[in-house]
Amino acid sequence: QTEIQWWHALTGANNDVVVKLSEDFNASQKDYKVVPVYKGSYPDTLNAGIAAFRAGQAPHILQVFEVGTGTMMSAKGAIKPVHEMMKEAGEKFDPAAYLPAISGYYSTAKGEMLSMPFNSSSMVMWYNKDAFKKAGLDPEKPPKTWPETFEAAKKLKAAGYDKCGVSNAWAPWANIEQFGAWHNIALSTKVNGMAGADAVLNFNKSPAFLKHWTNLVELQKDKTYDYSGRTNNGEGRFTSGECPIFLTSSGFFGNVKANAKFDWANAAMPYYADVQGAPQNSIIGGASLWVMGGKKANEYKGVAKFFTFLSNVDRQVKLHTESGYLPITKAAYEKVKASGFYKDKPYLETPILELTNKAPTDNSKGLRYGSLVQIRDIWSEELEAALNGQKSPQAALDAAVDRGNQMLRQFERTAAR
Ligand SMILES: O=P(O)(O)OC[C@H](O)CO
Repeated sequence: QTEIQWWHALTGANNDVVVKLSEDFNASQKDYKVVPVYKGSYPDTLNAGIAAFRAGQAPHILQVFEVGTGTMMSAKGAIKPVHEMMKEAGEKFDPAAYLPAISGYYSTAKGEMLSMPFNSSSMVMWYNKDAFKKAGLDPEKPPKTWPETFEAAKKLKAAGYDKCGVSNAWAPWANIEQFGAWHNIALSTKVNGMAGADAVLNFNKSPAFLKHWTNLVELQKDKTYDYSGRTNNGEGRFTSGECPIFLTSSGFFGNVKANAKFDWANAAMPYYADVQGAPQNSIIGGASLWVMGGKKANEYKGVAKFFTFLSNVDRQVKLHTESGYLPITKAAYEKVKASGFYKDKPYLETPILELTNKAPTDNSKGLRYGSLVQIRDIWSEELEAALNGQKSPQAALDAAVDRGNQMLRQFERTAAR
């Protein structure tokens, strides 16, 4: 039996899904054994994978969050392109079967899929319906715009939610990346990096960004908005009941279902109605599966068989309906829709409706920046400096862009070598 190592970053209910999928695959045949190993947060898992590759000990499959896509795509020898592996292994593989918002993110300009979509998400606004009732808000009419959201947060605060009216996980994902796409504002030149590594960040010039960051800074002062950190570590503030409005991944669903002791729902991300074209469409988050280079042919055959197993329609339907991650194939989405499932559980369709709200523009197709993991830390640092009152919102935006551009140029120089 050939062992296939799968390093991943999922915890709680989503970890259970990973373990179950591996067990089911292992029980379905005798030649290969998939061994899932939890390696910490998304950034930790990516770093562990890169370090292991350098030491000649990479796993076969590495789950990498969407933020690491630019870095992985440039790591030529370190990866085995998925389209190539599937072909060599003789596995049927049709890139057109996947939702375009997802396959496009992980494909080259020629349409070759480099990694395997797995747990794709988008960002949604989760809200506590019981808290809404307590604050005299209509739980069936969640706020649509940012001004409405801040008004609701003020009422929630007055009703006793005084530590946090509204918050979000993944600070840069919420307040830069999704914010740009949802408002049809470019983060940089070169189609947000998808049309070239020489992209130059420029979102500090956007009045909408300045308005949003200024609002967050103002509202942080009395905790109408309260910052919850750079990753998803702060998500527990929603399930505990502390923050009644919380923007984070649709893949938070399993956790909410298991842990929230109140009535809840979600809605689309808020927007500023005076920004032309808003809301545009959201972009994907979550992660894909990268196959590492330098493995034996029979090991790749096992990985290819496992990927075929994962793409199965019913398995995709299950993954989607249990985790809140997207159904990655068109067939799986159609099947869930036709079953009437979303009538009872509209919150699972929210991220798909956001992604497909309008045809993507150059500002809302996705992002592809090298070193984006490090750039996200810079962006978070600058937002934190503004929220702490150390910098004005404009100075923080300027520094986020300048320091981000330095990282991009550095990445470009190393990638060219
Ligand atoms: O919580 P996830 O897995 O949907 O990931 C959210 C963000 O995309 C991470 O970059």
